Amino acid sequence: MTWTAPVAEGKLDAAVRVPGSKSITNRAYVLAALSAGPTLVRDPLDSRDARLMLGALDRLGAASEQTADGVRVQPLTQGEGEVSIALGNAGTVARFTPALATLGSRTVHFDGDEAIRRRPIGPLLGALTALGADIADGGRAAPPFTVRGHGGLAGGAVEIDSSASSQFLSALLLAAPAFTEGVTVRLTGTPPSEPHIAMTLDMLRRFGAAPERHLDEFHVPPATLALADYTVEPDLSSAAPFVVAPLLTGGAVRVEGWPTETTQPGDWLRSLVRELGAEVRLDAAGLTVAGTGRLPGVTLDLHEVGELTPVIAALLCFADGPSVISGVAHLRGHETDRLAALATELGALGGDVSETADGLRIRPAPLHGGVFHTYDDHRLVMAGAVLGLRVPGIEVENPATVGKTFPGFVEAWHSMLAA
Ligand SMILES: O=C(O)C1=C[C@@H](OP(=O)(O)O)[C@@H](O)[C@H](O)C1
Ligand SMILES: C=C(OP(=O)(O)O)C(=O)O
Repeated sequence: MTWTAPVAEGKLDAAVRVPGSKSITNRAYVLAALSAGPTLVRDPLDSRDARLMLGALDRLGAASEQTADGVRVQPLTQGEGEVSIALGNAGTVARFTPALATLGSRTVHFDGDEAIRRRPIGPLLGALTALGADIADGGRAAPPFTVRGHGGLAGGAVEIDSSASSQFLSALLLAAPAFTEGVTVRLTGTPPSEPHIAMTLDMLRRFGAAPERHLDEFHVPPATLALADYTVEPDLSSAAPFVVAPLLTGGAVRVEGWPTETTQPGDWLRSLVRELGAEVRLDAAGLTVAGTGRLPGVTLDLHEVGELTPVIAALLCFADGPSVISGVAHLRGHETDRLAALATELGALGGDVSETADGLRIRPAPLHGGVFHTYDDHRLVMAGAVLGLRVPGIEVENPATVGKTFPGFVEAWHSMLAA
């Protein structure tokens, strides 16, 4: 099944809403399950990754129910016997839930899509093992693996190389308050996605933990977590294609509910589009971006905001000068090898895009229609939509895979163009 990405017939003038943040929703669910009492998570994302997280927590004894206002999550239980957790291709589920399995008394098998079996997890399993976890196949570089819970974990001091994914570090920090001695983590490599680490620390504090950071060392003392009510922000990374759209079409798009303060990496889009010549206004109505339809080439280090790369790479195919994206070697271990996928797919449509050791080089070249393969990667669907604004006949393969984080994306995209 393919979707013909619609061409913009004129300047845009639209207001859009995007669903809740995947990263915040899945952290809120984890912290809720670690809390002493139930937590109501308001405005959560409802998508494949969020459902996989609720499914995983359910296997670990943390029941949840949909209410009129959101999702209420109960605390984890000890349990016993064997359970299996389905990871799909969700990095947050694969990295955040193994530490939770050490707290109960179940044997927990973890496995998921073919793609997650290629995504790195070795340093995290190694660190958990060093902290006392019993992990069969603990030396494995990727799922599947099995955690045997023995009713809790001592915790303590550990080193980790989190350069392949910031989620390894976030996983240790999120579970740390539940370990008898808490955790002291020292980093031996520089993690990407620094805003996601700040998000982890911020949300731990909101749930009552007291994490501390000194450069590359983190300390989280044991704590009893509790938060009755938590409201999730809109997903600013899912907003990316809408934010950049007016730069290609002219006119303006407003993303409603854009937070004035946030740890989300997508907030950086405000300074990016301003640098690219757009007018940007953030007020109570949301974030409004007005573009001219013209775009300069640019040199960008996306190490801190790697998940925005597919949409930004699609955008820069229309720049009137060359662009370089660097700092994102770790994208080879994302949903797919995103650097290879982007170079191949943009190239197949006429783009002049080549891979570098840690990013992409993009030179101006006229694009033409054709099939845009998406490799089961939600953000490639979003990238294909951006290309379609200017290029007739972009056939986006398997658009439903966008449901990993944004099930209503195609409808929202058509509404933006119809407004
Ligand atoms: O902690 C999180 O919620 C995330 C961290 C980042 O992972 P990496 O550091 O592996 O890129 C990001 O790309 C991913 O989409 C979500
Ligand atoms: C890298 C991503 O997802 P995950 O949470 O599966 O790591 C992403 O959403 O771009």
